[in-house]
Amino acid sequence: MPTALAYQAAAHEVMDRHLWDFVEGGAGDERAVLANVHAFDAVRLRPRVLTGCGEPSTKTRILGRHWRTPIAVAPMAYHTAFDDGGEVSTASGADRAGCPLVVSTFAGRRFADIAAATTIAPWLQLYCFKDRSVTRHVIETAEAAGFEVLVLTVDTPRLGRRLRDERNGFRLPDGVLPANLPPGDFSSPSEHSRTAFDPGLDWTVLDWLRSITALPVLVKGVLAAEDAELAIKAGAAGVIVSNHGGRQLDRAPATLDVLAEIAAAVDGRCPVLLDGGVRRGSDVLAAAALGADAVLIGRPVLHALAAEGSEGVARLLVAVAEELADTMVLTGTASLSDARPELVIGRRQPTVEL
Ligand SMILES: Cc1cc2nc3c(=O)[nH]c(=O)nc-3n(C[C@H](O)[C@H](O)[C@H](O)COP(=O)(O)O)c2cc1C
Ligand SMILES: CCCCC(=O)C(=O)O
Repeated sequence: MPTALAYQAAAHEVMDRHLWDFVEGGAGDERAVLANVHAFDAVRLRPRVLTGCGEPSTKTRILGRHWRTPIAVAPMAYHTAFDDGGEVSTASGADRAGCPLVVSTFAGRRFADIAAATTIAPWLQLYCFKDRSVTRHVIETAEAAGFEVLVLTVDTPRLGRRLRDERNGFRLPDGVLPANLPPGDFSSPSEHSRTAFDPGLDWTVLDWLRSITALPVLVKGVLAAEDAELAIKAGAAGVIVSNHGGRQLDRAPATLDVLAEIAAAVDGRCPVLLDGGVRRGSDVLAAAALGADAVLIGRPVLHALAAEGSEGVARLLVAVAEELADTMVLTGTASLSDARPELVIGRRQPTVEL
C-alpha cells in the first residue's frame, strides 16, 4: 500500500532541492510543522470489540454534498512545479479517489481546465488582495468554471518567514506562474505576498464577499474557539482548523490540539474541517472523533504528484481512505458519526468556555 511516507521519500529523490525546501519547510524553527505531525503520532485509539461492525461507512455529507470519504486535497500553490499537468493532474487523481480538490488562488492551471478534469465540483481557496478587483475577478472566473465553495484563507496577512526559502533565495522555477491572475512578478512568493496581500483584513471581508457572490464561504486558518464563533456570526458557512501546515506562525498550536475546543464552540452549527499533519487513515479517524467533519491533506499530495503524477495522487488518497475503513473496523466504529472523543486516549478536553 503506497503510504504518505513512501511518497515523501520518492519525491525527495526527484525534486529540485530548493523546491523541496519550499514544500517541506515552515515558518521560523518549524515548531508548528512538527507539532501537527507529533500531535497525531501521540494519538492512541481505544478500540471497542464485538460490535458487529464489519462493513463501516466512511460516507459523509458536507454543505449538502455527499462525500465517499471525509478527505479533500488542501489548497496548495503551483502544482505545475511538480507535474506538467499541474492541478489538472491532481484533480483527476483526486476524482478517482472520490475526493474534492481545493484549488489555490495561485493554481498553475486555468480554473475551467481543472474543473473539466473532475466530476466533483472544485472549491476555490481565496487570498484577498489589496486590489479587490483582482480578488473579484478570481472569484468570478472560478464561479464561471463551476466551483461551488470559497475557502478564505485568514492566517496570511503576509507569508510567514520561511528560513529555508530565505537561505536558498527561493524563486519559483521558470514557467511556473499563476494561471488565473493578471500578469505580475510572482517569482518570490514572500515578496509578492508583501506587496499584494491585504494585511488589514477584518471580519467585514465576509460581508464584502457575500455582496459579490452567493457561494458559501469557509474560513481557513481558525485556531481559537472565539474566532470560530466570530466566523459564524460573520456568516461563514464553515471553519477550517488550520495553521497552514506550520508555514505561518511558528508557535501556532498543533491543529489536532485545538480541534475539540473549536468543535465544542461550533456545536454543530456549521461544518468543521481540519488540516495539518494528516498522513494516515487512523489520523482521519482521530480527527473525526475529536470533532472534524472532514480533513484536508496537503504535502503528501504534492509528493505523490511529483513522484507518480495523477496516478500517484489517486493511489495515495485511496490508500488513506482504505486505511480509514480498516481503522473503523478495528475500533468498532460503524460510521463517522459514531466516532466520538472517547475513541481517543490522552487528548485534552476543551479549554475555552464561551
Ligand atoms: C507548497 C504549499 C503551498 C501552499 N499553498 C497554499 C495556498 O496557496 N493557499 C492556502 O490557503 N494554503 C496553502 N498551503 C497550506 C495548505 O493548504 C495546508 O494548510 C497545509 O499544507 C496542511 O498541512 P499538511 O501539508 O501537513 O497536510 C500550502 C502548503 C504547501 C505545503
Ligand atoms: C504566494 C504563494 C502562497 C502559497 C502559500 O500559501 C504557501 O506557500 O503557504
